Amino acid sequence: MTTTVPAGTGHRRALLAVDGLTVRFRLRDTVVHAVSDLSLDLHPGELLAVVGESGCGKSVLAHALLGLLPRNATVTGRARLHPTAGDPVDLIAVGERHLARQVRGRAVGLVPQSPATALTPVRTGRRLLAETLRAHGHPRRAAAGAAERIAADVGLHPTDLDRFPHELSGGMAQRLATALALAPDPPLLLADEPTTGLDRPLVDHTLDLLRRRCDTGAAVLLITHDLAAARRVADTVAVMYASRIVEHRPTPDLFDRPAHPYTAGLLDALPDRAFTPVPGHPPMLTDLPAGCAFAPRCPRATDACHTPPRLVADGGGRLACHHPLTSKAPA
Ligand SMILES: Nc1ncnc2c1ncn2[C@@H]1O[C@H](COP(=O)(O)OP(=O)(O)OP(=O)(O)O)[C@@H](O)[C@H]1O
Repeated sequence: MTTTVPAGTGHRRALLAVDGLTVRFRLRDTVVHAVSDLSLDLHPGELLAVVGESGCGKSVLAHALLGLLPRNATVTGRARLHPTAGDPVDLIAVGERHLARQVRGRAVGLVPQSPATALTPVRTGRRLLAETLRAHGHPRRAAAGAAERIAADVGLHPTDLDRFPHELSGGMAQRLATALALAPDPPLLLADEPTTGLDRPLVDHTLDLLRRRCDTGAAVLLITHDLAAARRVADTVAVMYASRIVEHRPTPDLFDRPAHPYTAGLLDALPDRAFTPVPGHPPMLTDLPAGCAFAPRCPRATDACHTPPRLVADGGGRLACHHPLTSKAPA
């Protein structure tokens, strides 16, 4: 199945085509439904923001694409990566050896959510960056200069590179992790909350850096809680709720005319809008309702919502809702 391409992203072949991705974690006496039947296409030059409340499955999505989930995870579905040269590869089926040699870092970069734990503790930032660059073909001499340039790009001072990860503040570690992911110049970057711990100017600086990657042909999947960040740089926004995408459309449409009541709720929570949180709490992913998972919190829910809504084409995007805000209020 090919997902609808939200208008504004062009109709070129997708760099990444995710189809029916499902992730379950087996625990001793229960199962966590972390990602459910998730489909999306990401095109060269596109910045897709994935937003949603904490625990809805955003990071698990990124980790599933890179084969980084623990052994209690079961992953099904497909995620085809179409490199510019060579045959497409299904990231879910391809196996650890290929992921380690050809994909992670090289074809798909990851800015991890917790850089402090992801950075090798016994090497300085300079050494980490130089090693990464050399592993991706930079000659030793050129690597030193390139490391300083990339560090400057993310807002690190050259002297910051001489520190070990434990000597860096959270924000500095975040920037170093971003620099390490950008260094091999991957055509696809998964950035999981890349602005955590940064002050506003550095947030904007990092977002603009990601945007520029897309403007030169890369694709970025930006995982963020920060809707203002998504609005600033994303071409399209996918809203996740309780393991599923519930709405996905071009950024201006999503912010100006949200169709899913949950999207509208997230927007109403913004300080420059109603500043009212979405009432209630998301369901446990171990105990999802049979129908629409948002129904218990939704002002428009009716009996129809006992049936799970399918994610279908809607305007220039995709929507999973029986009673969208763009239709008449249910009786
Ligand atoms: N190894 C694991 N075993 C069991 N459950 C897990 C595991 N890893 C993640 N989960 C669960 O999967 C769900 C999705 O987690 P995920 O980290 O993707 O959320 P998220 O949307 O990225 O949240 P946040 O924004 O807080 O990072 C959560 O309920 C989480 O507890």
